[in-house]
Order: sequence, then structure tokens, then C-alpha cells
Amino acid sequence: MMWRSIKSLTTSSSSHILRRGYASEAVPYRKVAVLGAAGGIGQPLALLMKLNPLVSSLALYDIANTPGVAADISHINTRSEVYGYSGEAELGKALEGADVVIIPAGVPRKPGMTRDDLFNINAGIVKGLCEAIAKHCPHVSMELLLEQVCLYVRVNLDGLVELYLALVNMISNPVNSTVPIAAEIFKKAGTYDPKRLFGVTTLDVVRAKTFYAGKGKVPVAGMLDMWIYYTDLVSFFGSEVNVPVVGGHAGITILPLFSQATPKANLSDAEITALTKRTQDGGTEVVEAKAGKGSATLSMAYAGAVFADACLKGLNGASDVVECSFVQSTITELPFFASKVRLGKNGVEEVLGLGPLSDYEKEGLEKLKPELQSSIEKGIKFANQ
Ligand SMILES: NC(=O)c1ccc[n+]([C@@H]2O[C@H](COP(=O)([O-])OP(=O)(O)OC[C@H]3O[C@@H](n4cnc5c(N)ncnc54)[C@H](O)[C@@H]3O)[C@@H](O)[C@H]2O)c1
Ligand SMILES: O=C(O)C[C@H](O)C(=O)O
Repeated sequence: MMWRSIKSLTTSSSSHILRRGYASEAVPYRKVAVLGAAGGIGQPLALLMKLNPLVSSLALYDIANTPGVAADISHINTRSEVYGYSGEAELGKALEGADVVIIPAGVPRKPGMTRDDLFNINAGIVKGLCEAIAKHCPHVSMELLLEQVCLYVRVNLDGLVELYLALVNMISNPVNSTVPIAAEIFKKAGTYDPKRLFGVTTLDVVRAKTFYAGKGKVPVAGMLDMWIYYTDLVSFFGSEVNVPVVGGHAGITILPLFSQATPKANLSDAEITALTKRTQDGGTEVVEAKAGKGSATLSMAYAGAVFADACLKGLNGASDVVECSFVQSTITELPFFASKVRLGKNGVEEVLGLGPLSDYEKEGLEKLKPELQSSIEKGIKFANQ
């Protein structure tokens, strides 16, 4: 475990924490933990995070099978060091000092199931993991820290002052409920910071972009991105098409805003309706195609890696990073809502508004609210019972 001093934490986003000669001067030390790392999403996500040069240390945790995954991935000659942690007794070590914690732990759907059908199993898994996050890597704001300094700062065995902080990227379904569960667990532990909890809805955006580009006959990714991919992994993630997706992450709560898509494509109302439905049913399309062997894993790993990369860039001081995510929000009457979010050194720097909606999108927005509200309430109730 590599501990960080309070001095290094305060300077980490702008300069240099060098580790064993791997990092360049400009890249701060960053630890990413993946919980559920041996699973269908966890393995390819771990691979993509290993390719990300912003990652210094990669902690792979699962209830079983992580030693093999970690050994395998650790042989890849990229910057980060890889550690495998297996079983609950090792969870604390996996989490300690993490900057970003990604959670793809939990059971996936089978054909005929809704995401909410996963609630009974996944709610308990997420609750347990969030209790551990609250214990081992809670973030505290400077304000809270000054108020309650004794609670959150401790001196480690080497005499260094430690301050834990993490951005939590929740992938486990049903995201519309697991994010509120996490928020309640963190509140109970006194560590909740709404700027640091994210429901990962990037796969909806990824799908909307792909389907829109296909139908609108616009390039899905710039040639430059492809070229950079082969020459410089720093700029691996990126595409030309942009489509915001708002609401939540299940069925009609997924609301792609094709009226705001760029570049503009000439699509009829019927085509927009079909694209909206396909985006909302994208998860089910994969579940049915996999015919009982799980849900989206590879596209989700890509989406999870894109989102985690955005979080890391924000933490490192970039001020122009915008992604859609399901976060605590006041842009509608619902307490959590997915929309464009500007990321920065503190996680969420700004929850961006919805922008101008078409009549079709306004209708979709009103339709999704009752379902999203009830999924949020279900999560809150579960966490407090
Ligand atoms: N947010 C999204 O867009 C999105 C997309 C795809 C899948 N998902 C969800 O992600 C979850 C995982 O899907 P998958 O296909 O990787 O499933 P999977 O069954 O292949 O993998 C899940 C992994 O979680 C592990 N796990 C279970 N309990 C755990 C615990 N307490 N601590 C740590 N690890 C634990 C399992 O051992 C397994 O390795 C599902 O809930 C799925 O619905 C979300
Ligand atoms: O559909 C699922 O169950 C998995 C995931 O939420 C997805 O959108 O692919």
C-alpha cells in the first residue's frame, strides 16, 4: 500500500507524485479500484483501466478468482501496478487510498427479467460494498474536515497524515436504485458527498451515439481518434458524434435527446422514435442475444472505462470534461437524475441543465418521472430499513 501525505494530496492534482519511475512528471498518482473485477464487465474493464496511462495503481477486487485476473493483467507493459484482492477480508486493502472506485459487482439479467428484478440480490451487494467504501475511503470536504478534524484524519504507521477520498462509479443494476442506496449508506456513515457519487449511464450515451451515427450516416468516431488510438493511448477515448442521454438507466427512464445530437443529421420523427426505443431497449437487445449468458459486458466495459477516464481527467484538473451521469440533482423535482455533468477536481463541478427539448422529449420526460421516482424511493427505503 502506498500512503500519501497530506502535503502530497494537496498538490496532487497539479503536479507530480512519482512512483517507482512509472509516472511522467505531469501525471499525478491515481489509484483505481474495481469491485467485481473477475466478472463479465470487471475483466475487460480492468484491462481497459490497465491501458489507461492516468492510472498508477489498479486494485482488482472480487469475492473469488481475482488472483488469476490480476496476474494476467499485470503482465501488460503499461504504467500502472496491479494488485488482486480476493474475499471480504481483503476488501479494505483494495479500497484504501483509492481515487476512483468502480462497482460492477452483482448479478446480471437473464431474458424476460427487468433490471428491477435484480434488486433483491444486488441491493445487498451494493450496500455491503458501500459500507466498506465509507469505512476505508470516504471523501471529506475541506469544510467538514476542518469542523471534524479528529474524525477524518489519522496518522498512519509511518507518521504520515492520511486523508481518504474516492469518486464512486456505480455500474451495478438497477442503477436507478443502487445509487440512492449508496447515498443513504454514505449519509449514515457521515461521509456522503453528492459530488462524488455517480451512476454510470455512459452505455446509454455510447448506444445512442452508435445508433444515431448509423441511422444519420454521420461518422461515429473521427479518423483522428482512430489514429491516436494506435499511436498514443492517452487519447484513446473519444468520438465525434454526441448525444446527451438524461433521466435514469432502465427502459423508458432512459431518455436520449436526439434533438441536441451533433453533428446534425436529417432524421424524420419516425426515425427519432425508433432510435429512442432502440436506445431504451439496448440492454434488453444484448440480454436476448446472449440468451441466458448475461447482459452487456464488453460495451459496458468500454463505457465504464470512458467514464472513469473522465473522472480521472477531472481529478487531475481538466475543466472541460463533460459526461452524462445519474447524480444527485435539482434540475427536475427528482432527487437523482442523469444529465450532463461537468467533472473536475471535486468530482461533480456542475450539473448542467436539460437544454431545449423537443415536444417528443418533453413528453418522454414527464412519462419517465413516476417510474424513476419509485425506483429511487425503493433504494432509499431499502438502505434505511
Ligand atoms: N450500468 C450499466 O449500464 C450496466 C451495464 C451492464 C451491466 N450492468 C450491471 O453490472 C452488474 C455486473 O454485470 P456482469 O455482467 O459483470 O455480471 P457477472 O456475474 O459476470 O459479474 C459480476 C461479478 O460480481 C462479483 N460479485 C458478486 N458479489 C460481489 C461482492 N459482494 N463483492 C465483489 N464482487 C462481487 C461476482 O463474483 C462476479 O465476478 C450487473 O448488475 C449488471 O446488471 C450495468
Ligand atoms: O440491460 C441490462 O440488464 C444491463 C445494462 O443495464 C445494459 O443497459 O446493458
